[in-house]
Amino acid sequence: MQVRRQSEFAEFANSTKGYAIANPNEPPQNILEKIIWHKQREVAQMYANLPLATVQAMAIAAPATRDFYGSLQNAPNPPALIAEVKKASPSKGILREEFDPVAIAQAYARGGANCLSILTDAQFFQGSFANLQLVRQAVDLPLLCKEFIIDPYQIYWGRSHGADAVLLIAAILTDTDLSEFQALIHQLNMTALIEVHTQQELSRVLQIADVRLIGINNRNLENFGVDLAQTQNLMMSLSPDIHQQYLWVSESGIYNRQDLDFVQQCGASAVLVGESLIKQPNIELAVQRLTIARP
Ligand SMILES: O=P(O)(O)OC[C@@H](O)[C@@H](O)c1c[nH]c2ccccc12
Repeated sequence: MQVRRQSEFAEFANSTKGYAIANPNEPPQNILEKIIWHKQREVAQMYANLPLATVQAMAIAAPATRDFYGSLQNAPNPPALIAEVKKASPSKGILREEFDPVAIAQAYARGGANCLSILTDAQFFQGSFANLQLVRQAVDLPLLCKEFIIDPYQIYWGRSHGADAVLLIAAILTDTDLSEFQALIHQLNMTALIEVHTQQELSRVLQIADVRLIGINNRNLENFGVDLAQTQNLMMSLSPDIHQQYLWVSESGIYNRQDLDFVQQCGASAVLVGESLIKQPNIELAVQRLTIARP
């Protein structure tokens, strides 16, 4: 795949489809547009801080990846749990005052999470790549870099900080970018989790070659409302044949065992949970309560 040169970045910034801003001179409208508006500037700054070639070399020299996809697929008690290290969100503000990413990740691991998701966006989620790196050193579970990826630079950056998987959000990427970014993620021996939140995005993603892991976000990205019927509606539209060609993750708004059972019955093999776990005083216990098989 071809890596974008820095000089091409401005052009790319304008070409991002979906909810990215068509006219960069117009102020962003909804929250996703705001995030992308900031992200475009952040990525331009990243190119200026450290050349892409350096980051590529760092990514290639990073310790070997852990098998994110395999950990989900082979989880002993499905649905597999991806537990999210998430300090804040644009809709809810600070989720947990006392926030030690390593202690939280360790509690998730002790409780029985199969993989972890580490928010790296600083501006809206108060995450960081430093958190990703710290957690990588402290726990053995495979890690998802939870970022608004709009440029290959971020994928190399994530790998060099210990990512084993990278999120790609269909709403903010063209089909070509989805396909090229996924190819780069695979080339770096990582898992790509492709996130959709509408029927239209799902149809697009099903046309892309080599996709293995699809996340259905129950959160509406324009207004951040959550509805598990999202998973139900999108999964009901699938033929059994298509369903079994992919591994399905239900993301967001999962609060208890009933929610977990519901999305599993809809056909999800894994869940991505942040808020409901992170808000609990005893995170290890919260994971056990959420995942423990019912009698
Ligand atoms: O905290 P929740 O409702 O359990 O959701 C976790 C996760 O699904 C959510 O943080 C998320 C899903 N897709 C995203 C994309 C970017 C940032 C965050 C997200």
